[in-house]
Amino acid sequence: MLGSLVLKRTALARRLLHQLLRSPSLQRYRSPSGRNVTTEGCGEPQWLRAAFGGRPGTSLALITRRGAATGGHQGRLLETQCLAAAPGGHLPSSKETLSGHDCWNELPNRVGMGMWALATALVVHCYSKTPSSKDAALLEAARTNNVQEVSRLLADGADVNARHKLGWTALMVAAISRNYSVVQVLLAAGADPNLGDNFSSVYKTAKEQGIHSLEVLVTREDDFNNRLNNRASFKGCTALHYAVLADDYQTAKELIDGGANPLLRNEMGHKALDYAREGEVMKLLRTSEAKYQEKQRKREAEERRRFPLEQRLKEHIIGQENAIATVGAAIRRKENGWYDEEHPLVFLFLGSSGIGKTELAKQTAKYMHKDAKKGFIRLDMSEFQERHEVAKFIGSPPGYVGHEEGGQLTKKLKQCPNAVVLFDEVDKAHPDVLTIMLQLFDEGRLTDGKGKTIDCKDAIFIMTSNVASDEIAQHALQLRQEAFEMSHNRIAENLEDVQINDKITISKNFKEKVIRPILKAHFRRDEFLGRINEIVYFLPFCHSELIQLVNKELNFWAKRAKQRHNITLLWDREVADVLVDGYNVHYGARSIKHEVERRVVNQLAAAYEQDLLPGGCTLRITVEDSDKQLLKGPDLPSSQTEKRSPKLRLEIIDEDSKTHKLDIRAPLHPEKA
Ligand SMILES: Nc1ncnc2c1ncn2[C@@H]1O[C@H](COP(=O)(O)OP(=O)(O)OP(=O)(O)O)[C@@H](O)[C@H]1O
Repeated sequence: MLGSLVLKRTALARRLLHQLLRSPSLQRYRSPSGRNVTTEGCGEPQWLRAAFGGRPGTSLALITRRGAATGGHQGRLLETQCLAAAPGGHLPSSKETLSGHDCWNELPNRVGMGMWALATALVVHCYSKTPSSKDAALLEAARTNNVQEVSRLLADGADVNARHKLGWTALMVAAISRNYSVVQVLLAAGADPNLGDNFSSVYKTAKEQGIHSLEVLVTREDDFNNRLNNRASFKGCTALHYAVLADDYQTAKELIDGGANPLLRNEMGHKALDYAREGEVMKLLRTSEAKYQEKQRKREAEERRRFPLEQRLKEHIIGQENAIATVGAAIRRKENGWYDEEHPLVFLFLGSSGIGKTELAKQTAKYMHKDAKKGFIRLDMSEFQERHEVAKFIGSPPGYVGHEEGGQLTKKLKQCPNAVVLFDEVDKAHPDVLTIMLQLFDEGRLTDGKGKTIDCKDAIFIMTSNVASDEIAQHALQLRQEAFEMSHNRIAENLEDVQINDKITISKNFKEKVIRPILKAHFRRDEFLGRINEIVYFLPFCHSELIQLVNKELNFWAKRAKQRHNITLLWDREVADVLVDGYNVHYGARSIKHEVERRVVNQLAAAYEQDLLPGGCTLRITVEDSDKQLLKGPDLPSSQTEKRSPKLRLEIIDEDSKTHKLDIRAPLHPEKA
């Protein structure tokens, strides 16, 4: 009777409980050196486990511990601890064993009749109350297998995917409680079977949410399930993980038929199958995993056909068409099984700074691994310039400092052996590090300091280097100049050829005669260069690409202005032409970012500080009228332009479309400085 009463917990009960948990006398009992009273079969005094204050000078908390039950074992009460203390925090250390009934009889004596009455009243109060909101009621109905109530609440507008404040959903509760009829109803109402639990372990969740761990423990056991190990982490577990933990074939099948992805892993990296016991649930998961993989493969192939990698990359990267095409083609070969399975893909990205090398590697990782952080590993090779730093790379051998920590590369590769790995500034690495990389590229595996081998034939390795960047930039500018002159001549005859200057390709001759010898002199080993599948060249930006970069940057600030200050930011076409002048071939796109910050964002900030920007206003960036004649033609090389750059100013556009120049006072006006 008491058990069933206690199950009906309410928000008020929780609040009372919370107060009790906060009582100063109780805080002292977190010490494990309290008096232990081991009990057997004393029923389920669930509310009592939470907390007790005692008679004056003595307090007592009763905590139950359950057996670990991650494999769907029947939960078993293992131990009940009574922790008692005398005033001043003295904790007696004697240990005694009471039977369940003795424990119940003994408790009122120990805690005082006042507290006993309060606790009993709390239970009765719990019984008379219902959950406070529809969503909470849905979670409770899912737990108690009340199919009718679940349907009623859903029809009444309860959110089928609502989460308990500690992180789980109704579908997860129903799954762990083996309530497959509720699972059916929830799925039919649109419950997402692939949501992961936000609850980690009792202690972590308590810390994250700033709640007492006892309250978390009680809530998890009462509102979710009391058979699970409260020390284990459940973050990312889906309803299917829980159905498998409960060893419930019917619920697992229901979830898989309802769209649950059996390949999803929780934060510990485990799939549902990893928790399955030998038997029909395991068989079900094995077959559904295979089917799901096949379906996923077909879906991804279809998606790739509809929205090719190159197109995705171009959404984020301006220009660098040859680089995008080279990487896109290599990845297409790999994805469609037209590649050498014994070796990983290895690229060397060459070109000057701020030109998109890292960005292309990042976007490739995003494409291959969606948004998974683990799918992109980045190592700055300038940190591995000394011989002894090899240990940092793959881990120190036994007996050496840092052996336990493992290596920066090996640790991350272990977590995701098919990651996209970026070795930034590879030319700075010590030759011994290069030797290890060669082994990695050659054999597709790596042995760490602990002697463990990591197989990474499916990884993609990208090295970047600024070696020969001046030669490449120089060559590209020369090609562009030639193309410009050619197209200029043709414009007179045929307007369709205007775009020709945007498309230049580094010649094979230049690669062989100029670049290869530089690389060879630098890396000093043919076999290292021989293992690179593709050397990818990144070229300086042409004028039209620079205009795109400027607009991208201005759009970024316009979005910020809207979000942060409700200001609409517009700009004239000539503004981009002016800002392009800030391009420095040695700093690439970074120089454009800085130019926009220096010439536009500084003015915006100064105007804002001088209170010249009313909320909700529209601003336009424009070129000073008197300076407009300084503007160059869009495709004219910078050598032929005037030295002084035209000034930019801000105008405010009022409601009747009239513009007023903003009078930003010096020295805060950057363009006046
Ligand atoms: N082609 C591009 N298109 C769009 N943005 C770019 C491009 N190139 C660089 N950027 C931007 O410039 C910044 C620097 O780019 P990135 O890190 O890719 O440079 P990098 O070529 O790797 O240079 P470094 O060798 O100095 O690291 C990033 O914010 C990136 O978004």
